[in-house]
Amino acid sequence: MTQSGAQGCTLLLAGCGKMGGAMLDGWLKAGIASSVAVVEPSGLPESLRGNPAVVLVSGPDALPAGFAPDVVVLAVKPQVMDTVLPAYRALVRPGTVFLSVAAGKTIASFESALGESALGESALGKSALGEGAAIVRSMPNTPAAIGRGMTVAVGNPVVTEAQKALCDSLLRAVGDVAWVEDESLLDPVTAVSGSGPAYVFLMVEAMAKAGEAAGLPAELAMRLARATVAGAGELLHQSPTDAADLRKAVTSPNGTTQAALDVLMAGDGIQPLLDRAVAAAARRSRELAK
Ligand SMILES: NC(=O)C1=CN([C@@H]2O[C@H](COP(=O)(O)OP(=O)(O)OC[C@H]3O[C@@H](n4cnc5c(N)ncnc54)[C@H](OP(=O)(O)O)[C@@H]3O)[C@@H](O)[C@H]2O)C=CC1
Ligand SMILES: O=C(O)[C@@H]1CCC=N1
Repeated sequence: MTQSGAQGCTLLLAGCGKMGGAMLDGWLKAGIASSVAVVEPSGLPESLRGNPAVVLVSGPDALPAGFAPDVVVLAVKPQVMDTVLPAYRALVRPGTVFLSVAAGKTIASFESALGESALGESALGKSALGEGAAIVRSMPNTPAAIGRGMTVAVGNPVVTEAQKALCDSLLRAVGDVAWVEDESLLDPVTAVSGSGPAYVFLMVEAMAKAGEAAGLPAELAMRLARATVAGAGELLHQSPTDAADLRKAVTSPNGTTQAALDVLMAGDGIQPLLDRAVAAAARRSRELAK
């Protein structure tokens, strides 16, 4: 690995499904990793076959000779993580950081499965002595596939500044990144940005159905709903104006938007529904820890 960020780093990806595959797509597009080994029972996705930077391996014990990953990305389902991890213990060494994207799985559970650190204080010292695994728990989202992800991350004390910078460069290559100190925030983070794209896609489905009910042909209704959410998202992305003001800019006094918002915002509006949805997702994230 070069000293500046992730350019040229070696990666081992465990689980190349929807999230692992999306991030790897993003990393390859960004040219961020020079060499990637993938453990994926279903094989490499079509898009990665024949890519000279990517090799499919049957497990962490079958890496190409001399392949020592800078980063092991753990992107299997939370439900199988505990059975998958023991095979990765052999990769715990000072030069390797484990980057989990799994919902709910706590740093403590990774420390326990990969080998707990004996010392409690100096992160740099522990890593240098090779005691304990360097672990970053993160929660990305699938827009990472197009470089527009949002990831929140937290590291354990074994993670060195260089490893944090490496993970930051990887995550930043596929979108925005926020680091937090308090790991418990990862549950509500998962509920807002990890799962959030699904809420927006549901909104598109519902808008399209409502358009159909109002008389539009199905194909046109979906095209309008999709383009509207994508365009509004891009406007949010590019404009410094906050969401409430962007909404007000669409809303002419006594116009059509006002008529619709009077329905959507009647009483407490959609807020209680979203409160309940986000709380349910955060609760599920905490359950997945067990
Ligand atoms: N999807 C999303 O939007 C997000 C997901 N995540 C997290 O990402 C992780 C993966 O989720 P997602 O991508 O949706 O799920 P997927 O099922 O799409 O991906 C998981 C992949 O892991 C594979 N797998 C199973 N066992 C192993 C193993 N022993 N070694 C290596 N790979 C294995 C699965 O293969 P097979 O199907 O053959 O079993 C599957 O392809 C989860 O922990 C989830 O919480 C985080 C943020 C967002
Ligand atoms: O639904 C899930 O559990 C995963 C985590 C966040 C998004 N997808």
